[in-house]
Amino acid sequence: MPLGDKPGWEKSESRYCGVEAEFDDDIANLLSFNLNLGAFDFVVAPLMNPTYRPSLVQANSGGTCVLPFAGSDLVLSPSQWSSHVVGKISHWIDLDSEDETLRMDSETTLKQEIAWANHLSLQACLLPSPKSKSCANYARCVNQILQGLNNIQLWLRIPLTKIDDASMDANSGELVDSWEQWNSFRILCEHHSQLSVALDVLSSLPSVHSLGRWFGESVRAAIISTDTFLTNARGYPCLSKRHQNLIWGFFNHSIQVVVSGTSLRNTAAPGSDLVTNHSSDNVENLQKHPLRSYLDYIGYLFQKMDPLPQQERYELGYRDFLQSPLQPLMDNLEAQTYETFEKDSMKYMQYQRAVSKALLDRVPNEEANVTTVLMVVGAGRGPLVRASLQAAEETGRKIKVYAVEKNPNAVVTLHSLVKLEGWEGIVTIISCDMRYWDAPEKADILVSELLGSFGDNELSPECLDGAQRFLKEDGISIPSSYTSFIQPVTASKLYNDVSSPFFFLSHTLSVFMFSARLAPPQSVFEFTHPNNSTTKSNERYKKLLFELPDDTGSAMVHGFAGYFDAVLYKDVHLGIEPSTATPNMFSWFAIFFPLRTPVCMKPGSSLEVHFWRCCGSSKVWYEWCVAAPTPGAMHNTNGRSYWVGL
Ligand SMILES: C[S@@+](CC[C@H](N)C(=O)[O-])C[C@H]1O[C@@H](n2cnc3c(N)ncnc32)[C@H](O)[C@@H]1O
Repeated sequence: MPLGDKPGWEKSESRYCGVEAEFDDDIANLLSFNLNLGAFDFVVAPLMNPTYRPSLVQANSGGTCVLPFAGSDLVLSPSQWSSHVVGKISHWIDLDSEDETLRMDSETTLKQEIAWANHLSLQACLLPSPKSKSCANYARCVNQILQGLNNIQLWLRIPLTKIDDASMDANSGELVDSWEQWNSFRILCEHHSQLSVALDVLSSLPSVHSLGRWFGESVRAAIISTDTFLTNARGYPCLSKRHQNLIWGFFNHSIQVVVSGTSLRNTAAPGSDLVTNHSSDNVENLQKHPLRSYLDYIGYLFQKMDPLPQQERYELGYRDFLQSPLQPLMDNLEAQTYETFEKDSMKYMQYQRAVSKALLDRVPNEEANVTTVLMVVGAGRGPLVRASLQAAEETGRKIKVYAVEKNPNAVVTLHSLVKLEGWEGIVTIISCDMRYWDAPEKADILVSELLGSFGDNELSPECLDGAQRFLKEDGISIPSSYTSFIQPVTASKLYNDVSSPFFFLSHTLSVFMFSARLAPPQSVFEFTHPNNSTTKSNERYKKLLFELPDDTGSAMVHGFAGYFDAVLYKDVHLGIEPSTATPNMFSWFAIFFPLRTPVCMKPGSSLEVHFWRCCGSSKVWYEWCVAAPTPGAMHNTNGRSYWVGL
């Protein structure tokens, strides 16, 4: 039973909770016990007897025949196997052991078990953690298996250890950051999309920054040991605040929770903690599964999560989709796109506030009957015209509006709006590209919204430079400036899913559900309007240095998330840069600048990044590269993958 359908949560957003079980040769009973009595959604269970060793079987049989190593596939229905069982690969396997027999047995067993899981159409198998820092043979073997696998996912079990007291490698005696172990393994497996992580959550947690790295990784499950739980005043299991936040993070990232271990408390029904064996005789004596109170607590945490705010509910439909960025200058936007913009009331409220302030500054009370010429350039279907008229009404100022729009289809709507809203005599519609319009008079205020996720990437600078001819010398531009920002991110799930990073280059990443932000954003390019600089060049170049917080450990950078912040007028701003983002605004998602080859950053190293804004006669584009810690290729040379047409 899913953890609960809550008002505010989409049905697809329900979360599932599994339980880790020991080997039982009666898997039908094991499943019924955990699903029916325990109310868990799935079981992570060994598929083979843990005492099985291929070498022993061969020795005992004279090396001629291989005895059955697992039960029959008929004991469960195909849908039970695929929906309710995750295969747990024998924990004893050690493919990098010095002991050759163990190593060979391990390889045979791993291949047999996964072939069996494949035969059963299981959705996933849990691979045991690598036994030592060096795991090349294990990875080689898994990589071989991955090449011939159907749809099954392989979850590599990785302990969520602190770096400072990270597990000591048994062979080398070195400290192992478990993220590095995962990183080596997935690199050896060529970032295969069917290889992901199952995190073992322990009672002590790494730092927030170190934990944050995992949210950019392809983590499918979080295994929470009963040892991790505390006991509340009433004797029930509960988790520390940090663990609670972590579980909410997992829920938010669609990571399934698995409870593991034995009941450590006297919280179940009388007699239940004596239960180590769940044969049907005992079932009758029990009212509760020994881990039921742990599941109830996980369900309670799910229920306690705040319902999604309206903005996030809207964003759900766009999570981790890659979309081509708009080309509003070169192309004509469609009605549906305008409609989406127009629902974003927060954006227009900010514009209305900015226009009100500008009108009050420009026209003192004693001159309130003087008419201000306001031009909305790139008027679309009119929302900024409406916001400007409302600002005039609110401030008691008189305005005359020109609505300039180059999309002939949107102009049709503008004309009908004039009639519908009674704007005749106040609003003049101009069907023209602002760069070429011969205006009959100059504007006091120029209002525009030509901003992309990265601020200038929809060519606002080029359009407004063209429109500046008809702005009075002392005229006001709303926005008055905008700045782009980038920050390095781990986005491994997306990187894996969209196997070609070249695909990234021409696409915007919607919502960053599966990314981890590794360092605070830094500003890249700024544009100011009116543009009074003497050079008037819109080309830009910026070198940036990012440092990872000390307690992060190593991390993989897959690219850069890009944002903008715009000053509309004085203190009224609009933007998506996370630390100052305008709340409840959904017109823009972050843009993603990928790296063809991800860069691994070691603790203490810094990331040197170079960004260029390049302008040609018919297009504008960005180029970028990483120069340190290791120099990488130049991206998007001459705008070959992503450019915006003038
Ligand atoms: C991002 S939309 C904003 C539309 C509307 N102002 C709103 O907020 O919903 C930008 C609009 O500017 C128009 N546009 C872009 N460049 C233009 C140009 N050079 N001249 C006139 N209109 C332009 C586009 O056709 C589009 O309708």
